Amino acid sequence: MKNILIRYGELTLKGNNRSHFIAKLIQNIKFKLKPFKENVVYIKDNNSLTLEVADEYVEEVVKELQTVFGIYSLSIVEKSALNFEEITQAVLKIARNSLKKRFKLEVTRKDKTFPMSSTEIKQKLAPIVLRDIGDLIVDVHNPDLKIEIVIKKGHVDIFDTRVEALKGLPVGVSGKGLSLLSGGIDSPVASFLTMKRGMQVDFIHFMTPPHTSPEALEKVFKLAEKTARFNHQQFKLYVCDFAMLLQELQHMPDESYKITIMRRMFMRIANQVAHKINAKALVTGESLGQVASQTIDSINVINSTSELTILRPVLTYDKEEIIAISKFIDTYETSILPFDDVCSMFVPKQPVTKPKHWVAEQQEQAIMWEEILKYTVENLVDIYVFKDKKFIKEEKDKLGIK
Ligand SMILES: Nc1ncnc2c1ncn2[C@@H]1O[C@H](COP(=O)(O)OP(=O)(O)OP(=O)(O)O)[C@@H](O)[C@H]1O
Repeated sequence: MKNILIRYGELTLKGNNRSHFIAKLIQNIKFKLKPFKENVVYIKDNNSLTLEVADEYVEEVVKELQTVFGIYSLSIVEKSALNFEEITQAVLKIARNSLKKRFKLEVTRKDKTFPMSSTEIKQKLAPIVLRDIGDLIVDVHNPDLKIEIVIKKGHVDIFDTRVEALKGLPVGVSGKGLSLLSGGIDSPVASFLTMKRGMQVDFIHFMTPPHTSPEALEKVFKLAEKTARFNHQQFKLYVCDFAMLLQELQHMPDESYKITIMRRMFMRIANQVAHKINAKALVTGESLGQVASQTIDSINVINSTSELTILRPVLTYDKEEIIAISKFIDTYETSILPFDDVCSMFVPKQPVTKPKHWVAEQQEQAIMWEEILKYTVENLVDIYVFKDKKFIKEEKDKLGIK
């Protein structure tokens, strides 16, 4: 058995919400570690959580924990009772197992009733370690082996590494959002960043068969699955057949408004779905100025169709920054697969970069969108729930739309 110490980080600052946040985090960790259920024991402490894990699963468990928001850092720790002899044995065990040579001891006394001061512990312990392991030297300025001793109420934690984790807040503490997931690079990253602040995310995708291929849809399923590794519990993907509406958009007098109006329709549909599933915000991967349809004027004209707040977490990011995150969350290679999305296929030759509200409304008045949108929401949204590592299609009336 090994002990994995989980530090909560930012959670410790959250006053009254603290216990709720910690309970959510532990629930999310338990969900994530379900496959290891028989081999993990949970031990709660004031500011941290320790998992007792069977040796052979430690590596996999650490990897899983690194996908859970709300965890600040992790350490594999030796636990000792509150006495110098046991602390010494634990320190020696770590030092003997290490190949590193320049060492330093660091002592934190969270329990001030421990009879020795930090300096006393270090002064007494260092010579014992040096005597035991011949080629070790003390290097307090540039150590490659830093052994930390944290004296807590009831026990002592001893460890030599802190593994960085995702930080952020436990998914679920900020409610639920509905993320507009295209097949591109940006929207999975936007979904990930939304989850980082504790918002659970469901996804909606707009397809236009036969113009978009089954492979393009397959890609969206893959992206939802990969992004949702950071989500909590089950999530759903709503797939909306936008083809009828798209056909109607072809009748708009001003072609340059096509993308703007398409986005306005996306928002109207997403708002209705969000309302049914109790999502409190929409999420998009729009980035300011990245393409013609993502100017501030365009964003304003799109916003006015949405009752819900539209979160745009990558709005201020450069493309390189977005790509770096998409590589980190392992969606990049899927996003760049060459299957076209509805937007990229129907981009007008000269999309308007400074659309006006009144023109957008005039364009919409020239077509019969309201009835078609109602029909689309009621009949053309398929619901997929991700359960036991696969997508299962749900009955439509579960959404309560019909
Ligand atoms: N077919 C679609 N289904 C769902 N959402 C979409 C679709 N197309 C676009 N969106 C949403 O609108 C945002 C902007 O789309 P656009 O095609 O302009 O952007 P992008 O910068 O290439 O983003 P992405 O890389 O996410 O496709 C997307 O990030 C996504 O949130």
